[in-house]
Amino acid sequence: MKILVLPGDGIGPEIVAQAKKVLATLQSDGLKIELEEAPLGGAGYDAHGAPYPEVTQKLARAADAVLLGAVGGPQYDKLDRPLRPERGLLAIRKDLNLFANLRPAILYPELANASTLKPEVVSGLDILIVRELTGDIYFGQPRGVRINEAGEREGFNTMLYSESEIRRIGHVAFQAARKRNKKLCSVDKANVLETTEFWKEIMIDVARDYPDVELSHMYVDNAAMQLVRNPKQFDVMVTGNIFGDILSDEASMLTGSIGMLPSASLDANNKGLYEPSHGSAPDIAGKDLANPLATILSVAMMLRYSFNAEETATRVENAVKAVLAQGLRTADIYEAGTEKVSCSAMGDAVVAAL
Ligand SMILES: NC(=O)c1ccc[n+]([C@@H]2O[C@H](COP(=O)([O-])OP(=O)(O)OC[C@H]3O[C@@H](n4cnc5c(N)ncnc54)[C@H](O)[C@@H]3O)[C@@H](O)[C@H]2O)c1
Ligand SMILES: CC(C)[C@H](C(=O)O)[C@@H](O)C(=O)O
Ligand SMILES: [Mg+2]
Repeated sequence: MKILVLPGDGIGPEIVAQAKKVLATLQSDGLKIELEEAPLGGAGYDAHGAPYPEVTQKLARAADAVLLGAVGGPQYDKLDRPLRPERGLLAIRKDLNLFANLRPAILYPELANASTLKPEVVSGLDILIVRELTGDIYFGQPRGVRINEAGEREGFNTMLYSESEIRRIGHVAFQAARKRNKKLCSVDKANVLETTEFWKEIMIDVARDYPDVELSHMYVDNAAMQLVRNPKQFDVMVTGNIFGDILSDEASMLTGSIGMLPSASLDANNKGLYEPSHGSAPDIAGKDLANPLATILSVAMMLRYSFNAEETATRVENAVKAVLAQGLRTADIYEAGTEKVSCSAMGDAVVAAL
């Protein structure tokens, strides 16, 4: 199995280095993998003048799975839009047709006090956000800044979903719900936006193939509120690209830190890109402070979805649980009575627990 590693920018190389230690351990235990590395995002721009350089494209298309750190940073914010790191991330998602983004928000019992919610509201939390990743206002045309009829400048984007795009993410979500607790909540803004009213109509139609799954609908503003009021009412949530981006960051805080939230972005054949849900955290980059667990848990998702190696995936997840049980915490999840460790020490501890 060929894995393409894209460290990216900011804390990306630091957290990916810990995930690579985990992969090296699994490799020495017999997992057949080959690693290659390439630049994406700001690193792509610095090395080749493009956020998704051709050399990265070639390797990404040939790989069985991709592991990404994060992209972006303030030094790139003044570049023309097409050259910015975030465009590299959107480009690789689109290029590899990674339309299904799975973001599980799980509260490990040891982190009950790190959550922003009261322990009794979040204990046992295990929800899965299924975010559509290659459509919506992120990709809809037209977009840009123009002069309107009144001679004033205006910015505009287009929220767009085709029926087939909604259907295929609907099937992914229903199938995930079927494997879990058979409850799916589709999040929309059908009271205002035609695109999402259409989304709701198609979800209801897809539901006819899954009579065993209970489908509910919620407006996104209410869903944002319900996630912090009573998150355990949800099991699987399915939503579009922009709402899923926002709701998954919100859900991450229920688990203690965005540094705990992994993700898998899959195509129709489970080829995937695996990355933590967070960004390049420029405020802590280069200081060995970042939490590498979301990235390591993304490796577990890679083993599960792209390599069909369920046992090895569970082994990695158990190693993460073990270091938490030992009381080791990076700064973002630290609390009195636990031991504060660096990013690299956390990686070493996971390897030791493996
Ligand atoms: N998938 C990605 O590559 C991705 C995702 C989100 C944002 N970004 C980019 O990252 C840059 C910074 O964005 P932002 O500040 O809005 O979001 P961010 O997720 O990078 O950081 C938000 C906050 O969370 C903290 N944080 C994030 N990851 C952490 C970790 N692993 N351990 C400890 N703390 C962590 C940061 O220190 C910061 O305080 C921007 O350029 C943005 O476009 C990239
Ligand atoms: C960096 C950005 C393009 C990206 C997104 O909006 O999808 C990020 O926020 C994420 O959640 O992966
Ligand atoms: Mg995001």
